[in-house]
Amino acid sequence: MQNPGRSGVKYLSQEEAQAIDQELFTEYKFSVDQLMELAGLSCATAIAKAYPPSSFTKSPPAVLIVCGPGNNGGDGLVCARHLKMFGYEPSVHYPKRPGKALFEGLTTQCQKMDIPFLSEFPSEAMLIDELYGLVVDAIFGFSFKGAVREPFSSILGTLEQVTVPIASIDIPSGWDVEKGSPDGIQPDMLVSLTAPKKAAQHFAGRYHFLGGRFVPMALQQKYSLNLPPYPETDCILQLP
Ligand SMILES: NC(=O)C1=CN([C@@H]2O[C@H](COP(=O)(O)OP(=O)(O)OC[C@H]3O[C@@H](n4cnc5c(N)ncnc54)[C@H](O)[C@@H]3O)[C@@H](O)[C@H]2O)[C@@H](O)CC1
Ligand SMILES: [K+]
Repeated sequence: MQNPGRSGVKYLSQEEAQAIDQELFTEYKFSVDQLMELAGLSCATAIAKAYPPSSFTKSPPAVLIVCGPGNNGGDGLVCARHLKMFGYEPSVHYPKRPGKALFEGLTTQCQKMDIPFLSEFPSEAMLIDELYGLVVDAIFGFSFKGAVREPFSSILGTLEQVTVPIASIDIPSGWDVEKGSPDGIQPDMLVSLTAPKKAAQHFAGRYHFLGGRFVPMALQQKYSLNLPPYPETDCILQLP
């Protein structure tokens, strides 16, 4: 069933998001690292558009990226690497690391680019506000379910209090993927990958981007995604 958002684009249920994801891998034969690279690059590009280094009050433009245990966290690692290439100074907190070659590789790439990994998460929101001009939330994506478990519940509790902008990858972490969360973090930016999820209808921040320009037309049509056309060769587009 079609559920058009403000721009006519379809907002996906959790089940639809997971089905499209599976189809990309099983039917269309993409590999996870291919799509993760494009997803993470889209996020870094959207960030560079909305928060160019010149808009930061401090130089170098320091960004804190918090990565979760699944593929959303992997997008965060890719995003960190591209942000560094774009002239930002990213630091990563990655407390729960899956023991898989993909994530180990992405971690090593960041480390070899002198991106620091913080072993402790700053306990005070004030400290984050002092040290960073932006936080990237790459904790949970469309597979999140239930009550947030530690250490991420404490981390999200702190992020609820920061005053610097938060840019969320795919879903604001801690939000129900379909219903959102009025008491949760309130990001200033959301980068929806593939297509927005239903929770995005509750997003009240300034910047909503669509990224992940990799969905073949036949798959877009099968799920009636109704995606607006990306401009020229851009990998992102801003939604109203
Ligand atoms: N299909 C797509 O379009 C693509 C999706 N990608 C990314 O992949 C994400 C989905 O990745 P995954 O399916 O790996 O899942 P997520 O990254 O959404 O999270 C799953 C992880 O979170 C944990 N978790 C779930 N609920 C929790 C809770 N209540 N408390 C604590 N931990 C919890 C799970 O144990 C699992 O380790 C998307 O949101 C997107 O960011 C991209 O990497 C590539 C392309
Ligand atoms: K997220």
